[in-house]
Amino acid sequence: MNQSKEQRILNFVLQNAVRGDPCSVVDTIDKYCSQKEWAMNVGNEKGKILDKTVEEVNPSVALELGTYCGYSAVRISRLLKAGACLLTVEFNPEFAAIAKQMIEFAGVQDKVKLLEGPSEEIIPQLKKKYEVDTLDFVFLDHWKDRYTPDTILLQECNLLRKGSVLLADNVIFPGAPDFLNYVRKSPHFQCTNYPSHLEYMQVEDAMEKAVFLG
Ligand SMILES: O=c1[nH]cnc2c(O)cc(-c3ccc(F)cc3)cc12
Ligand SMILES: [Mg+2]
Repeated sequence: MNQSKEQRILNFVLQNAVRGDPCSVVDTIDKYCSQKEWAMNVGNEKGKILDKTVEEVNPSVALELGTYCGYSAVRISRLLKAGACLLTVEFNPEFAAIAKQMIEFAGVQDKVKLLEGPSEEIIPQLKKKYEVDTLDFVFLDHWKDRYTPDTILLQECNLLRKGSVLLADNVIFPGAPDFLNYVRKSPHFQCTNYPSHLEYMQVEDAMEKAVFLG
């Protein structure tokens, strides 16, 4: 049975990156996906915006919606302080299996908890089952049609506190117009747009930061 693209990406990392070195894993995925096969990792250009936001927030508890192959889970967790953790949610079991191996190879498994299932089921479990109080940082990079309902769900589950930072990928391409509308119109969010480009392409994209005001 021939391999999936995600398995080919993982194999390239296992063969070419340095075990235990998150930066080399991130760079190796970018090398493969820019030269061999496009894939929906946040990439290096938008990844630098992600890095700066994570460094600004310096989260103790971070949530990622949409793990895919683990590129941004590795990218985020490499910046976390001692004792901080990233919870990352992936709906697709094949992607989750790849990401688990990617996270372990990068050596960040002690900082990352990979949760497999739909975000709408996992978010309501975060407090009781995963012992989360509130989230300092949330990276939305799953399905554009879930950005708004999941943002509402995070509020309904009291998982955001004054100053919690949401960062959403792909608000221009593929686009999340209802999410932009929702957060920009809401009195509970202060928004900032970061123009960029679609990963590995010259297509315009952007990230949106939305700070929860309480
Ligand atoms: O579905 C996506 N989830 C998260 N991130 C994505 C992402 O960064 C890019 C794309 C994407 C971009 C162009 C295209 F022609 C087809 C899909 C999808 C997702
Ligand atoms: Mg994306």
